[in-house]
Amino acid sequence: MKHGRRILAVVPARSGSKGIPDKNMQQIAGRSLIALVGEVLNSPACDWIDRRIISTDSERYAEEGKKHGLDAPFLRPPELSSDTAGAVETLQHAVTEMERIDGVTYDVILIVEPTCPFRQPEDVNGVMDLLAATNAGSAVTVSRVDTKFHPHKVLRVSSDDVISFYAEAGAGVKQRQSLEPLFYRNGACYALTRACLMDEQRIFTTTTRAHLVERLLLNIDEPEEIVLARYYAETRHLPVGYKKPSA
Ligand SMILES: CC(=O)N[C@H]1[C@H]([C@H](O)[C@H](O)CO)O[C@](O)(C(=O)O)C[C@@H]1O
Repeated sequence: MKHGRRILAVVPARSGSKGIPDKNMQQIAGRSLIALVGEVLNSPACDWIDRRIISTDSERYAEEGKKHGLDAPFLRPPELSSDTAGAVETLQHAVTEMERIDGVTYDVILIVEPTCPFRQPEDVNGVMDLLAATNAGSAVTVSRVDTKFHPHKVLRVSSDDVISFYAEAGAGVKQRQSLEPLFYRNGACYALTRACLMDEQRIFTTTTRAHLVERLLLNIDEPEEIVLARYYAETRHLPVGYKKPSA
């Protein structure tokens, strides 16, 4: 419990990822992405989470989750494990199953995807505290958009290679320093009230708050990002997962 609310953390980890085969089992700093998220959710700073589960269609992923403190009370059905399955449906399924199994109602659902290996317990706490303090429908961790990818710098390329600005305002940009700061969701953590997920059936609402993370985080989609994550872990000694301090 935190802020008087009962909390369910869901780690969505379907198998069958196309971009990176077996993505969620890829190793960074000697542990799988599933292990890393399990470590963070079981860290002392996150001991307020009432239930930590992995939602997967794979027995092997379920076993890996269990080894790292994530329960796997059900396997996700195939229709919720395809490329086209949406996050909302998958999470609603997890909540329905867990409330049936546990016989309780969860007030807040945390979405903690394995694809963010540099996530730390403070990110999960930050998003949960913000949700409670603002009474928002949801709160989401974000990072700053690199100005190279700012919408006013982004181009369209037509089939005959002609360039146009994606946004009309792009034609007027003089220096990147003058661009409006923008943000993207970095995948470290989402916190949703039950009403937001189950009644409004969405992750973003008009009250959604942003918890800004200024540290370097990666959100792994492409094979190169696995290589990059290993490189950052080794050369920049970024904290990866959570390791108990040795006595
Ligand atoms: C909760 C949620 O919306 N998850 C979605 C994530 C996040 O948007 C991304 O990891 C940044 O957090 O992106 C996907 O993996 C994707 O685009 O393939 C789909 C997935 O449903």
